[in-house]
Amino acid sequence: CSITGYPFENHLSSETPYRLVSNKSFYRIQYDGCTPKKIWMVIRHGTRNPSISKIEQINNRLPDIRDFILENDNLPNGFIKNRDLDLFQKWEPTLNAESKKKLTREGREEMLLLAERMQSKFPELFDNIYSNTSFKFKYTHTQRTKKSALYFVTGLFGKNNAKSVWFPEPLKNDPILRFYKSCTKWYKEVKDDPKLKRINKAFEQSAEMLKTLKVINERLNFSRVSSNLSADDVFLMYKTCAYETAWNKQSKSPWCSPFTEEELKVLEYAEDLELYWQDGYGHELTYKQACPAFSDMINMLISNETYPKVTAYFTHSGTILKMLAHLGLYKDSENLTATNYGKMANRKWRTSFIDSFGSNLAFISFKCNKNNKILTLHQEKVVRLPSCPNSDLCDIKEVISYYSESIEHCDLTSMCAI
Ligand SMILES: O=C(O)[C@@H](COP(=O)(O)O)OP(=O)(O)O
Repeated sequence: CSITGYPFENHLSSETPYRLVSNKSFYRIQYDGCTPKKIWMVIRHGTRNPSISKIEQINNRLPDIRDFILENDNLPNGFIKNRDLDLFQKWEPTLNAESKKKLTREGREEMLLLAERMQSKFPELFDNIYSNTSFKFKYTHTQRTKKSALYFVTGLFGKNNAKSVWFPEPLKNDPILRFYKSCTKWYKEVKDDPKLKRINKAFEQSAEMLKTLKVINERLNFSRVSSNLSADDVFLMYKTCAYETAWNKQSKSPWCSPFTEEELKVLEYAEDLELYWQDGYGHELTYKQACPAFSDMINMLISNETYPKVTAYFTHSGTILKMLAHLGLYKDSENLTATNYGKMANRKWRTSFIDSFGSNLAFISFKCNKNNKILTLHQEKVVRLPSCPNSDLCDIKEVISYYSESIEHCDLTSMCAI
């Protein structure tokens, strides 16, 4: 996939807005001799606000950096133009603690449009009249997934009819939507393991990161003062560039201007690396534990019941990435490490593409004569499962056989016991 526009839009990692990676086609998806029967989807909520700790860092640190930039006699230069200085001049932090992680205007639009396009792609599945037998919706215990679900159903049924859609009470640790939340072993051995932090720290010490810090400090003329911008400062500027790009389609964030594509690629790699080891291929348990979600999908698609025709779950980055790795998608031949940045330049594991806000994974069952097949879409684009590398539609039997270990041995209690 390719993203047009400013080069920085290609490298915003998991804060990339969905508009930059989605398949905007409204064309119906059809295969000769085949009829779509059911769809099962997981959807990451739309663009949100940052966490409370990020909001605090933005509010406490960025005004000082902005002021330093504005007081700097050496600017404008080849990177920071007058236009960027004007934007810095006008820039103020806009968020308070209360707005943490809330779905934004962009996030609402992402969900409305995703629903409209999915309905056009599969009109046989997404009726525009709601019925609780045809549709099963569920979201996690958060404002951003709840609102995402509400805007998605508004895109399907219209504002008034959306009010009558039924949603179950969200569960704190939903065993399907956020299976990892109860996996003690995963927390101990992966998410909270100090090794994860050490990998991130090691990349901070890499030649590429040190060079990035050096050039940003030189470019902004910070190197002339004792308090250089730290790695945390530069990451904060990068994240703010990402969020503000996601929130505002029209205007450029001043926080993007200090970076060229070269530095953005390095910062993007830092996040890809972290998420690879936290939510991806780094540890077998991380993706093995996605089996409840995978089985839920298979069971829905192979069930003899005609309804529900649509299952849509609104969830998080952690679920999408673990599901992708469970399926064997976007798998590189080598692990991402703190020392192989250069070698991994053409990696498949790029969170800017695979884990944007609004990321979604859909499985559609088709009846083709007497055969049952599955089509897989990621970001509304066809992806081929490793079970059928040569065709879009994969026989359900092939899928079941390829992923038999996941289907037959999905015991989270023993998998996650310490
Ligand atoms: O909730 C968050 O802070 C992150 C991580 O969630 P988990 O992976 O821990 O569920 O997900 P996001 O909401 O950005 O999709």
